[in-house]
Amino acid sequence: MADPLAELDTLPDAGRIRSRRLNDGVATLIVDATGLADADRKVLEAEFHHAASGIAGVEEVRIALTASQQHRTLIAVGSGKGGVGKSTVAANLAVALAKSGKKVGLVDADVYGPSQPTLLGTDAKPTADNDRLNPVEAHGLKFLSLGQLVSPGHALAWRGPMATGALAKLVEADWGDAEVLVVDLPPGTGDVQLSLIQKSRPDGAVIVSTPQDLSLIDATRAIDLFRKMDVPVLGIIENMAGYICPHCGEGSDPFGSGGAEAAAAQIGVPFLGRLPLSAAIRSASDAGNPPALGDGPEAKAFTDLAARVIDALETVGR
Ligand SMILES: Nc1ncnc2c1ncn2[C@@H]1O[C@H](COP(=O)(O)OP(=O)(O)OP(=O)(O)O)[C@@H](O)[C@H]1O
Repeated sequence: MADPLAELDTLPDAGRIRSRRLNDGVATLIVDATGLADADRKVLEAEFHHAASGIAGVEEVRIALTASQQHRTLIAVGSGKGGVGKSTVAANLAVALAKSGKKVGLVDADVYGPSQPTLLGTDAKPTADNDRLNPVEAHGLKFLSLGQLVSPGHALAWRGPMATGALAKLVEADWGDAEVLVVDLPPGTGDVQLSLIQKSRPDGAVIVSTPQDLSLIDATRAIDLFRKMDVPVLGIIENMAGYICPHCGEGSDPFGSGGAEAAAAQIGVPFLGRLPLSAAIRSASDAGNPPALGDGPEAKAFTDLAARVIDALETVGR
């Protein structure tokens, strides 16, 4: 006898049916919802429910949605101290990874100064389903920031469990089909960083430093923290390395040069590259236009960094 549920094969999402059965008027469907965000899973379920209910002989519909576990690579971006350009690097690394074809999410976990809404130029607020946050979309990536959860300019004086709880909510949000999650950590090596690393187990860490000794000493502390927690350090990025005067074109090194590369060799971690101190990077970032989006030399610098980060992830086997 023909299977009455074969009618379902004409649905646009028929390829997701893993099994179907009709017994005593009860239609039971197993449907693969891999890669779908919560809202899309609901749409899929409703589509099958509606179609199956209309089939002669079906009195009740039971649908089980399954999803194969998707591995999401988590890259933590840290620094030993504030103001070295960690958030700028995290935002543009995420944009460059998205430009290279990856599906990317960005978590702004910087409790002390969540700046990603400014860097990405949007003050959109995330929605939530059953207390699970839905990331906001900007410049080809999804992102969530602690800055979206408090009113603008409100200093976050969160400490300990409160900060950790809020950060967990961001990491455990509905990231849908994102393959890579870039996490912009707070600067330093305190308890918030420690518990976030413990909870989210990054696949690798990128450390941002400026070239001068003081910044590098702090960067070394951040590297020690990741190593102690068994998180592979993918490498150091030297930011604000070298300045080309936009008027006369002469190069200078206000913070020194080559310090991070030498330190990386000494500590035994890869050197991922350097970004110049550039008025173009600062002004585009302040205006909410990530410089990695363009096609100038700044964008190229971020594209190269993203490629080296991917290579480093492969080297550490993640
Ligand atoms: N390569 C660069 N050239 C010019 N300006 C830069 C560069 N990198 C960052 N900046 C600027 O430096 C300032 C600090 O950058 P950013 O907020 O990314 O630092 P941070 O390390 O994340 O600081 P914190 O963790 O304290 O928030 C910003 O105004 C940013 O635009």
